[in-house]
Formats: sequence, structure tokens, C-alpha cells
Amino acid sequence: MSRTIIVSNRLPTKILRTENTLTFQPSEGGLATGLGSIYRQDGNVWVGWPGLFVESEEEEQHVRQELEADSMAPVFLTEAEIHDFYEGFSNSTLWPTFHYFTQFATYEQSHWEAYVAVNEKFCQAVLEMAGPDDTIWVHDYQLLLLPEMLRRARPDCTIGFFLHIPFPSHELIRVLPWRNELLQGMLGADLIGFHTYGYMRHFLSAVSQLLGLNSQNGQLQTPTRTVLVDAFPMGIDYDRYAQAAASEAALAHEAEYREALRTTRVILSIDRLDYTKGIAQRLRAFEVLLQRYPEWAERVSLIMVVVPSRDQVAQYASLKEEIDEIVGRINAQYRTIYWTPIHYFYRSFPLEELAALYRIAEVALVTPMRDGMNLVAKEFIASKADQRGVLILSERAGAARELSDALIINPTDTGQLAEAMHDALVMPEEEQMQRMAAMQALVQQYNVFSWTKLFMDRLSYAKIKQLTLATETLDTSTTTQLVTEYQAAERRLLLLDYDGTLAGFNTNPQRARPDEEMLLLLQRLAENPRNRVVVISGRDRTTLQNWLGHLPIDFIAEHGVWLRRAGEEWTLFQTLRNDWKTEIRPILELYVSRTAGSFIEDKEYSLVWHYRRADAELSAMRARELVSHLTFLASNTDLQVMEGNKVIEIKNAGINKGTAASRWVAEYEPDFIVAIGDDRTDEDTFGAMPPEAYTIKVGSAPRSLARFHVRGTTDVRQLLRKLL
Ligand SMILES: O=P(O)(O)OC[C@H]1O[C@H](O[C@H]2O[C@H](CO)[C@@H](O)[C@H](O)[C@H]2O)[C@H](O)[C@@H](O)[C@@H]1O
Ligand SMILES: O=c1ccn([C@@H]2O[C@H](COP(=O)(O)OP(=O)(O)O)[C@@H](O)[C@H]2O)c(=O)[nH]1
Ligand SMILES: [Mg+2]
Repeated sequence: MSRTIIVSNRLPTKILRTENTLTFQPSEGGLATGLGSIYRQDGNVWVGWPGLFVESEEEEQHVRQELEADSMAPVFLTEAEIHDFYEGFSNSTLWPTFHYFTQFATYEQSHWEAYVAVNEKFCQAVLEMAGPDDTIWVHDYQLLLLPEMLRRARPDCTIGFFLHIPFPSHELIRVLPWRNELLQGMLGADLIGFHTYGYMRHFLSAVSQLLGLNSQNGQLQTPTRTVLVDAFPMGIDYDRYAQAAASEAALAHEAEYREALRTTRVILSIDRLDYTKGIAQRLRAFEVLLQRYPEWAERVSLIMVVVPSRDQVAQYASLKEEIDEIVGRINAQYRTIYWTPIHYFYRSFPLEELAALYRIAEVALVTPMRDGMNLVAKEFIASKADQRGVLILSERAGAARELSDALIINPTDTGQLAEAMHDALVMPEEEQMQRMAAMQALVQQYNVFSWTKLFMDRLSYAKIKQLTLATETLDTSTTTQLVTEYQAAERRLLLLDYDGTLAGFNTNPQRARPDEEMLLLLQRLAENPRNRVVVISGRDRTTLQNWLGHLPIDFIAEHGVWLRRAGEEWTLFQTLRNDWKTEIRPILELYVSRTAGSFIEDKEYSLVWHYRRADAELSAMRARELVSHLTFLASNTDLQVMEGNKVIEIKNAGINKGTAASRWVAEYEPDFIVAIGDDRTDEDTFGAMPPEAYTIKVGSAPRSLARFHVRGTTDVRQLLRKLL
């Protein structure tokens, strides 16, 4: 039976050592509480770190067994690994960078190395566990390299990846020395999910800017595969929080708190201790509230739960001191014998007590500087059975993209935040209920179960899509068959594209000169009297002539405009005009002047706008603009607009690599054909070949007419060598 293997840095259970005994308790943090409800189903298993340093083999065995009984498999990390991988790279490099706190980020080579090593350790643990049909779902920034590591070990397995924190602008990502490795690591997945569309957009733009990979409608084309990218805002186990809030235990705790607080109204905040959560700013805003509206003195208190977190990281330790200091100062200044302005707790609470706090609070303050999602906001909403209560929510929490009925604030605007608190405290009940009802409906519908289902369904879809769209890989047995057929054949036709097929794709087209190995390979293939070798390219005939003209091969140049059989003269495919160039050239010049780095190639019967060296995103936009501009102009002419790899070409209609290649098939009557190409324009060749021909696409494409595909130019060379 196939099952799902969830992988995250932290298990939903953490183990504490007190003297000689181990206690197992639930982990804090959104990931553990969010997914905690679902992993126990259907033989699924959760792989992760249990938060404990084991001291002996026996202890390790014991922990492993205990966790296994509860569907978990531990990855044990050493103190050094926790220092360099968790506190170091994960929480001192990635966490601040991804939350726009680059001033806190450190860049240590040793931390990076530990990050690689621990990702490998997780990879081994997963591989030991995963069967070929299992789905692997990797979570979060601590394991960005894992998808690609798993992919390398199991090329066909199903891998999902979800990032729980923001994905920042590529301007921040590019600051990281290891940015390309990190992005490549994520691209090992079949589906990559984010909480919001904004994060997804930033990711796609980073991939385009830094790796030069294009996407369309969230479908990303890597050299080998199609990867889907999408937004999946995570939800909570709504019923669990609603039930907890309605439980006897929660009611009893609430009564207790009410008695202690007497008539004081409650504003609540709950977070892990983290500089991303805006805790200090929130305290200052509360102080401003008391200054601006002295009438709230003795009438409203802030209950602030701060859960200890990552206290070995310097920034966290100093934040703790800062908060202690501000709370102390405000309380000292405003408190009375009857009233404490801020009830500050630095510890975690069990679910029933959290539920009681959610119940008693009239206002929840969720005001992070940056937060991937923030589940506390959703838990507060689920706990409000009577629909009274107001959520104040930072516009920079992922949750703000969904919860538009909250009072949305900018957390750095202390004045606005203070006013929002006041507004919340005086909001008429009817308005509170209206807003709360709308948010409850949303949080109830988009819960953690629908989130999981949506992600998993989309992951199966990604897989099916890859299978149905992808051409078959040219594996060893097909290669053997190809070679056998080749050897038996008398009249063989080899149609070979140049750039991206025989030569690697170069940012400067003039630098893609043939190397010695290629020249020798073509020479030897062409020498065989049973072979007809045709280089079929979009390049101008002069370049092909200069580079390859001395070889006994045929040429199809300018996508079929110019033809040359070995030893003969160049001829035109048909009589052509090029008087249209005077009208079209100024348009291309306009796009060059608007797009630095782009340039025009002027071929005898076509004009090309190249943008491989221009800013990836700007030029992609300009390219769409240019295509529609040219298509409009060409509509009543005999011109055609062709899009290739970072090029737009305009030329006479009816001529392409396919029509030219057909001429060779008709004249030469081959009994064996291999046609290889990497580009959109090569699709015309593939489409024009008889069904038994070996059509081979280099790299991946969402849809290709070729029967087979290979990874890159190295594979092409290898295949051609086999034919010698
Ligand atoms: O494992 P820790 O270092 O103790 O940290 C706890 C978790 O914090 C982060 O939570 C995030 O995930 C939430 C659910 O998607 C989201 O609501 C929140 O905005 C994020 O900050 C972190 O991403 C987890 O990996 C940690 O385990
Ligand atoms: O004493 C506490 C306080 C909070 N939480 C939980 O910690 C999670 C915090 O998740 P959130 O997404 O708000 O932020 P994160 O900590 O993941 O950044 C929520 O589910 C809270 O219920 C907890 O388990 N114990
Ligand atoms: Mg090509």
C-alpha cells in the first residue's frame, strides 16, 4: 500500500529529559500543531528530530520504539549539528533572510556544510523508509536541499515540498552565497507550495532571475522536468479548537481567570519568542493606547504569552531581555494595587488553557513584522463560539491574505495599532459578530484537512501531468534498439539541430563554436556512405558555412530558408521576398532601445530579436508585447512570427524546419531517421517525421511532439558516438 511520508525538521512530539526520565509532549509552533492532526492516518509516518540528544544506544532504541508506535521515525541530531545546522544555517541565515531581517543574518561556511550534511542525513532516513510508490512530503526551510537529494536517489518518486515561512523578494535571496544550490534543492520536488500567491510569485521570479528558468501559469520548466508551483494557505483543525474551547476544562479555567481578573477586559497575544513577531512594537503600541486613552487604565489588560524558542541563538536571547525590560517599565509606570497592565508569561500552555485564554480575550493581537501564515489568528477565530471578539491582524502575516474581516494594520505604525486596539474595544457587538461569522466560515472551510487534500490532489495531478506530457526518456533498452535498427539500415537520415543539441546554449551566440570533438564526430558520421547527416538550424548560412562548411554534411539554415547539400551550392527553399524588413526592423529597434541587453540578428530572409542577455523578467514581458505587436502586423501578410528559446523571429510564412526536413525525407527516402532538437522550432521537424522515426527532444518541455527525450547535449554526444 502506498502511504505518505511527512518529513520536517521537528517532530510533532518533543522529548524532554528531566533527571533520569524522558517525557514526551506536543511540540509548539504552527507546523506541528497544524499537521499534528493528520499524520496518523493510513499507515503514514512522520520523519523528524525529536528534540532530544540521546545518551546511549539503549536510549536511542527505546525512543525509536516509543515513537514508532505513534507513527513517527526519529532522526537523531548531535549537539554540534543542532548548533551549526539548526541554530546556525536554519535560524541565523535562512530564517532572518526569508523574514526580511537580513541585518541579523550570518553567512558561515561551516554552517552551510552542516546544513548539507543534515539534509543528507534526513535523505538517508527517508530512503530507508520509503517504498517506490510512497509519496514524500517535505516541509520547510530547514530541508530545502532534501527534495533534490531524494530526486537524485529516486528519479521517479513523488515529492511534494511546502514552505511554511515567507518566500522573500529575489533581491534578498540573491544575497545568500548558496542561493542557487538552495533553489535547485527545492526544484527536486514535483510540487512546491507556499502560503500565499505573493510568496509563490517571489519564488518564480527568483528562479527566473537566478537560474534563468521560465514558468507559465505556475508550471516551471527545468532542464529535466516540469515542476508545479502553487499557493496553498494552511488551515487549522477547526473542530479541535472549537471543541477545546467548548470543553468543561476550558470553561473551568476561564472561570478561574475571570475571578482573578474581576471586570478587567482582556487583549491577548500568543507567539513564540521571535523578532519576526513584532512583540516589542506591540508593547509600545499598548503603552501608546494607555497614554492616548487614559480611560482604559484599570479597565483593560494585555495578556501576553511568549513561548520560549531558539534561545541559543543570540538574537533571540537579546530579544528576551528587551521584552522583559519593556514589560517591566510599562507595568512599573502604570500598575495600581487593583490592576496589572500586562500579564506576561514566558512559557508554553496546554491546549485547554490556551482555549480558555482565547475564550476570555475580547481582542487578539496578531501583529508580526513578517509571518508565513500565523495559526494563532485562526485558532482565536475557531474558539469564539458566541462570535464576539475582534482580531487585529498585521498585513504582513500570510493570514491577512484570507482574513479580510480582521482589523488589518501595519505593525510598524504604533499609532495605528493603538487606535485599532481602541476601535476594537469599542466596536459594537453586531459588527463584531458580522466580522467573526465571516471569518469563521472561511477558517472552517479552509481547514487543515482540506489543505492537505488540496496539496495531495495537486501533487498527484503534477505527477500525472508529467507522465502524460513528458516524452519517454531515451533509456538503455530504447538506445540499444535504436542502434540495432541503425546498423541494419541502408539509407539513414540524421537531422541534427545545432544550438542546444550539438552545442551547449551560450549567452553569446557567436561563442557557441564547434569544438574538436563535435567536428570529428560529424566528420566520421558523414563519412559512412550509408549516412546522410543534416545540420538543421535557425542560424544564418554564413555562420554555418564558416563553422561546418568543410564537412561532408548537408545544411538547412535559417529554419529552412537556405539549403545546401554536401558539395553543392546554397539554394533558396523557394523564391522569397525580404522587402518587408524595412517596415519591421524599426519595430525591433524600438524594443532594443527599451530593453537593455537585447539585440537584433539580421538574416537574409528573416529578422530576429534576441533577449537571452537582458533582464529575465523585463524581457519576458517585452517579448509578449512584441509578439502581439508583430502578430497584429503580420496578420494579413505572408509573414510568420516564431518564438524560440529567448528569441522572436519574423520571416516568410510556410517555411520552417519541418517543411525543409520533409524535402529530405521525400528525396532521400531513408529507411532509418533520427531527428534531434531542443527548441520550439524543432517541434516542426518532429511533427514532419514519419511515426517510426526516432525523434528526440533535448531537455524537458511541457509538451513535445518528439517520441523520446534526453537530458542535455552530453547525452546527444554519447548517443552519436554509439552510432560510430
Ligand atoms: O521548530 P522551532 O524552531 O521550535 O520553530 C517552530 C516552528 O516555527 C515556524 O512555523 C511556521 O509555520 C506555521 C505553519 O505553517 C506558520 O503559520 C508560521 O507563520 C511559520 O512561522 C517554522 O516554519 C517551523 O518549521 C518551526 O517548526
Ligand atoms: O503555549 C503555547 C502557545 C502556542 N502554541 C501553538 O503554537 C502555534 C504557533 O503557530 P503560528 O503559526 O502562529 O506561529 P509559528 O510559531 O509557527 O511561527 C499555534 O498553533 C499555537 O496554538 C502552543 O502549542 N503552545
Ligand atoms: Mg536548438
